[in-house]
Amino acid sequence: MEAVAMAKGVLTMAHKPLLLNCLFSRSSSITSKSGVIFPGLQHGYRRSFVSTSDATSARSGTAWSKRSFVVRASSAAGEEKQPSIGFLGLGIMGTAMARNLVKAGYEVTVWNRSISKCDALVSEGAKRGETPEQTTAACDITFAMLADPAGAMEVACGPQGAVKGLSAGKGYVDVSTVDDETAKAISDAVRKTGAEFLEAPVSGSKKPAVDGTLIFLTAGDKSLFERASPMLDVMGKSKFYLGDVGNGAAMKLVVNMVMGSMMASFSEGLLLGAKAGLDPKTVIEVIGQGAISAPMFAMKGPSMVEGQYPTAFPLKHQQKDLRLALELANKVGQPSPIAAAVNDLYARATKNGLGDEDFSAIIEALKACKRTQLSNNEKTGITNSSTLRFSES
Ligand SMILES: NC(=O)C1=CN([C@@H]2O[C@H](COP(=O)(O)OP(=O)(O)OC[C@H]3O[C@@H](n4cnc5c(N)ncnc54)[C@H](OP(=O)(O)O)[C@@H]3O)[C@@H](O)[C@H]2O)C=CC1
Ligand SMILES: O=CCCC(=O)O
Repeated sequence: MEAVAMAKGVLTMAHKPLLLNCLFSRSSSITSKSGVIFPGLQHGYRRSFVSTSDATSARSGTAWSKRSFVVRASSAAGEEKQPSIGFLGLGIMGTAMARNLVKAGYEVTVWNRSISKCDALVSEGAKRGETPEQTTAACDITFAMLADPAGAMEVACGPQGAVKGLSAGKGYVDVSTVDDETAKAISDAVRKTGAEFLEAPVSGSKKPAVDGTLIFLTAGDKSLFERASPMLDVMGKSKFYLGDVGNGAAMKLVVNMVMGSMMASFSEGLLLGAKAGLDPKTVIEVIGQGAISAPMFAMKGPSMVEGQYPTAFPLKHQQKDLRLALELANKVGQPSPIAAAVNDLYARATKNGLGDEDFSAIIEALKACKRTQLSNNEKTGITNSSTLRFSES
């Protein structure tokens, strides 16, 4: 599997003069360990420095602390033609990602099933697409950020779907979290039109989406990866190219399987600590200083202690990702009893109305649980996903 990671440059006011010099004279000067940050530059593109003070202050609070770049393709006649961008799906993630593209100066056409979600971006300069088909027909490269495999399929391949507006020369980049089979089905449909396909699910949640610091896990047509790289760099801090379609989905599901288990385990620890008479804030601090510290615990822990779950990553999506990860585990023959037990818990939480809360609300599902049934292995103290059962108290 080919894996290429490229890190986004972080530019500061102090670096500005040097930066301008580097940008316009030496294309090799901004590189990561594994390659040039702007691979398009090697293929007849030139970069322009676009002032994005609004975007920058939204991202970092300082106008000069970070900059975005728009890469413009040069036509044979020497005229600049900036690729037009479509964006399908304006939920928590899609809205923030499309907004960063608008702020970076791209011409962006947005579409969402619930039309009103387009209004804010249209007022900020985006065009509104009538349908996914009309959006892809009007744009060079279209991104899609849909809830789940069913949504991604419907938007890509349904009546008036994105595929109908595609043709040779265009690109379709699906950044939704789906399974490898869905990614491959969409890829096949897209490629039949002559267009190129890239799957590019993201690691990172609402804040990284707003800040433009997502991590893209891409696979598919390498030339589309290169063409889309300037846009990925606006929306993210790094990007991995992982080879064949399906590898991006698999990587994303591995990440989210681990994440779902970590959050459930953290919740259990907070509750155990509280029952044992410990101050949960001190538990968070102790965890934060040791080997199991995680930004997620530091970020979500304090609000979890307050019983607040402002939605960044909906719990129902975390459960979807655990389900898809388990399907992948079954397919490749990898026993995953921890993820299976945790999936049961998230499924129960979703069923009991926590689906639209942040996934950290899983602690509420644990509060409502009691172990009612122990396994035949109880005497040995060994339990696994098929023998642990939860029920409402
Ligand atoms: N939130 C997060 O932290 C992260 C989420 N993800 C993944 O990104 C994707 C989007 O997440 P997020 O933005 O949080 O989700 P939201 O629930 O906020 O948004 C989901 C989007 O999908 C659309 N949609 C759902 N079903 C359909 C359908 N059948 N046809 C057309 N549109 C549909 C919704 O349209 P409508 O508005 O009409 O309902 C909405 O635009 C998911 O796959 C998620 O797992 C990845 C990383 C982080
Ligand atoms: O998929 C949702 C969140 C993933 C992450 O924070 O890496």
